[in-house]
Amino acid sequence: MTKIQFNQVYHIGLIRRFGPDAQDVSNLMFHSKHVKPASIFFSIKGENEDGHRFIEEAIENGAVVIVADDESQLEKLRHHYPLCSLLLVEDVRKAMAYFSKHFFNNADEKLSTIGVTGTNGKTTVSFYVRSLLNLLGTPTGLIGTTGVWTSKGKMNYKKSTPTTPEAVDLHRIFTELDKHKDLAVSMEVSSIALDQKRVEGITFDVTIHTNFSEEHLEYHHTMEHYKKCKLKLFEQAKCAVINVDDEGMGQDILDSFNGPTIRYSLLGNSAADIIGTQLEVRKGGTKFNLVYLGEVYQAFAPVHGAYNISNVLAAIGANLLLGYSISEILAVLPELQSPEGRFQVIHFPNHSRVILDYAHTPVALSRLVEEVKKLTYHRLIVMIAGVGIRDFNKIRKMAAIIEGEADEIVVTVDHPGYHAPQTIIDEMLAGFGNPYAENIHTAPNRKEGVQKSLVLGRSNDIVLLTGGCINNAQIIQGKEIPHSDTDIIQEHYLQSL
Ligand SMILES: CC(=O)N[C@H]1[C@@H](OP(=O)(O)OP(=O)(O)OC[C@H]2O[C@@H](n3ccc(=O)[nH]c3=O)[C@H](O)[C@@H]2O)O[C@H](CO)[C@@H](O)[C@@H]1O[C@H](C)C(=O)N[C@@H](C)C(=O)N[C@H](CCC(=O)O)C(=O)O
Ligand SMILES: Nc1ncnc2c1ncn2[C@@H]1O[C@H](COP(=O)(O)OP(=O)(O)OP(=O)(O)O)[C@@H](O)[C@H]1O
Repeated sequence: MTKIQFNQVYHIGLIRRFGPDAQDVSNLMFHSKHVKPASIFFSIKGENEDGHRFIEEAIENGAVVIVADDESQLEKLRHHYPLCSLLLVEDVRKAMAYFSKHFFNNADEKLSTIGVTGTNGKTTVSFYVRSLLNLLGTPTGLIGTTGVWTSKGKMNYKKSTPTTPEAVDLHRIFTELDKHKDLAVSMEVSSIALDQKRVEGITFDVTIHTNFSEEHLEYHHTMEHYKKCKLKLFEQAKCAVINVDDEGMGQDILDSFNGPTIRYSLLGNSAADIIGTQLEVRKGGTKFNLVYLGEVYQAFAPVHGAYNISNVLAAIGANLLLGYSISEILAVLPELQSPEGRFQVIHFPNHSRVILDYAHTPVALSRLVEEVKKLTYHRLIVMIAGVGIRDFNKIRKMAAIIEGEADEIVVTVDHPGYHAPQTIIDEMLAGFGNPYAENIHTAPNRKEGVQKSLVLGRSNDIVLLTGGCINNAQIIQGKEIPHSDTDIIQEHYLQSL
């Protein structure tokens, strides 16, 4: 239990208070049904509900502090609940972020914080940063789409959102990392999290930009809003690592950011501080030359695909800004760890391979296929999945990108949400010039899509399975149904013996 004196919690935007000026608090909650005795309840106006409707339920469940932005609701409640502190604030989400920081004793400031944003590559870059820092002797955790990790391994933690958790969870995780004696955290910061002020109040030691292209229009509606949200990260950063090859957002950051920067490029951009050149595919990874401060260094990273070398440069940039030298970094680079499902290659005894890759935007799919085609194989089988819970706008584009690029194409569905799977498949088929081509197959769900793709594969073929799972599940009718591509692959392999 922590005594909270409200006038000592800064930046919460307090306009008016009814009831006691301090309370003993055990928990911070934003869902009325999860409220326990001595909680603070934040009443958020969401897309479907207004948290103010649940204030009484929260109080009945034990909330002693209500944080809200609707004065009339608090006026109605003040006489019924005189022992409860009712706080009227300018912005509930902002107040929630600052209350979380205060309640968890500014745990974010005990860690070096590295925030990664961009349309593609957040998971990969944040993993690379964590891996390099751990190899260099700074125990580092991670928060992102693949879960919460300490420097030692994955934590059993159910996050409140797919990628960047709500402020309450975020600061709780920082405390956990501090308890594990981690000294840094590498985290993905999504545009939605920035818009919803989940990271408000955190000053990132290093921020990293990967790239910017179309995504999340179901939420942002316009590209301008999407970009504006992403740019907010650089307003709360000490240093920035910027991809100067990215036409989407690179220049916007350069124009607005005043702190120290490291600029990286794969295209030999003369404005870059680190340049990757002469990439050569080698067994188990990529050899390349790294140009830094006019010197050329030979480098090897155990990753595939030019865009992953761009991601490696981003992670190197962050480690340089955190004080490591280029020679220290290049010495450990061959041991770099990659996240699962990002150009993850599984080899089979008949020399066929399955590649799992989370590509779920048109840009990611196009770059991925370009890189896979640099490998040696007999036939290429590609599975693409239309995502039901994101904007439909990109589904046809994914089909147009893959047409003519593979020997067999399997069209399936990821996370149908509340849509009928066939609607998503029809949407995808509409993106092909010839949807009736003999090499285009359909499967009503991801499980059958994976099975069909594997059956189509023969010796020396590559089966490329794109898209994938959030929290190891498929989201169907609002429920998370467990799903694992690797289990299906394992089963297929055992049956083929
Ligand atoms: C689309 C979106 O913005 N969703 C977020 C939003 O939910 P919502 O607007 O649907 O909430 P709502 O159902 O209208 O309810 C409003 C409020 O009433 C409360 N409530 C509701 C019912 C009740 O009985 N009692 C109660 O107190 C809810 O807890 C909520 O605080 O507000 C919630 C509370 O803050 C968030 O947890 C929720 O994130 C959900 C879990 C989510 O899936 N978000 C996704 C879109 C997301 O954030 N994704 C990004 C990017 C992922 C990527 O990398 O691509 C991420 O960072 O994860
Ligand atoms: N720098 C990059 N440029 C273009 N595509 C990339 C880049 N990095 C990764 N990708 C592609 O995007 C896919 C998703 O990568 P990753 O999971 O790292 O991105 P993300 O930004 O975390 O996405 P999400 O937040 O939706 O999980 C990869 O599997 C790969 O196909």
